[in-house]
Amino acid sequence: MSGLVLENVGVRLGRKAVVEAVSLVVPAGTFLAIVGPNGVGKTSLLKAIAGLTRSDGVIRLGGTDLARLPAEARARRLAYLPQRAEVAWALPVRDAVALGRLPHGDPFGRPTAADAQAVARALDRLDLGAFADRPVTALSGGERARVMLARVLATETQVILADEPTAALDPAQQLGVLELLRAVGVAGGIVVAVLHDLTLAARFADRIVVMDAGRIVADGPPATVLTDRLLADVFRLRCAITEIDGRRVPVPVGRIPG
Ligand SMILES: Nc1ncnc2c1ncn2[C@@H]1O[C@H](COP(=O)(O)OP(=O)(O)OP(=O)(O)O)[C@@H](O)[C@H]1O
Repeated sequence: MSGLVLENVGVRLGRKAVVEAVSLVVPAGTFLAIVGPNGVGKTSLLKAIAGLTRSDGVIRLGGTDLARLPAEARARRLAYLPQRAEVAWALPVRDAVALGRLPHGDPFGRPTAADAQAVARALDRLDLGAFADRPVTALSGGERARVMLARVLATETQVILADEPTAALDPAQQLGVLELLRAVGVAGGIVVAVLHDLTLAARFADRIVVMDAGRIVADGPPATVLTDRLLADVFRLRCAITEIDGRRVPVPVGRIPG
């Protein structure tokens, strides 16, 4: 199958099992949001899929066991956007985005026409054209976050793994980035994004996986997964339900002690 398949994936950090027995089938054309309280293993799971942390179990993409792929081949298939991604030196924005093309690199490091096109497309999709020649270090936190996402898009992988891609963004930019990630799914890609904003997750994702204590406790379309009961039990939240674009969307209104 052309999708992403996880079978019994587990991650141990030190002595602690932070991800346990996670199995998932994510077909091509899916925007999947992983949600859950702090510290339940969301980042660890994403890093396991990206091959950045040692894990048990099997992870396949398009039938290929990712553990058997060399790092560059894997990087051409999956792009990972870490939490608080940064470029620490004063690279111009265009060059920072072009770093996303490294996995496609010609051995002599010469950018190809395809590289230039991919970079231009990514700059355009994140509305960064006006910043292209500015050093990344001279941008605001939210602007830099968009550059990091543009770098991931420029790689043009089938899979995008994004850890809190909207955390640093103003509300309008958050909507822009989520529309973009949804578009990646609609175009046949796979997006797996860790999101803390349940309202946005319910509004944009095709499917929501809820994690608690290292395990998946719910998985399905947002309206079926984010029930009052689950929001109370897992998130200790009371939510109002509103409807946006025909979707049932929770809005947190209070904490449930305990
Ligand atoms: N290097 C480490 N060694 C041991 N335990 C760790 C290490 N890094 C993280 N942990 C623990 O692993 C668990 C899972 O962490 P992880 O970052 O995957 O959670 P998360 O769900 O992404 O959290 P958040 O929502 O706060 O980003 C947490 O309990 C954390 O304290």
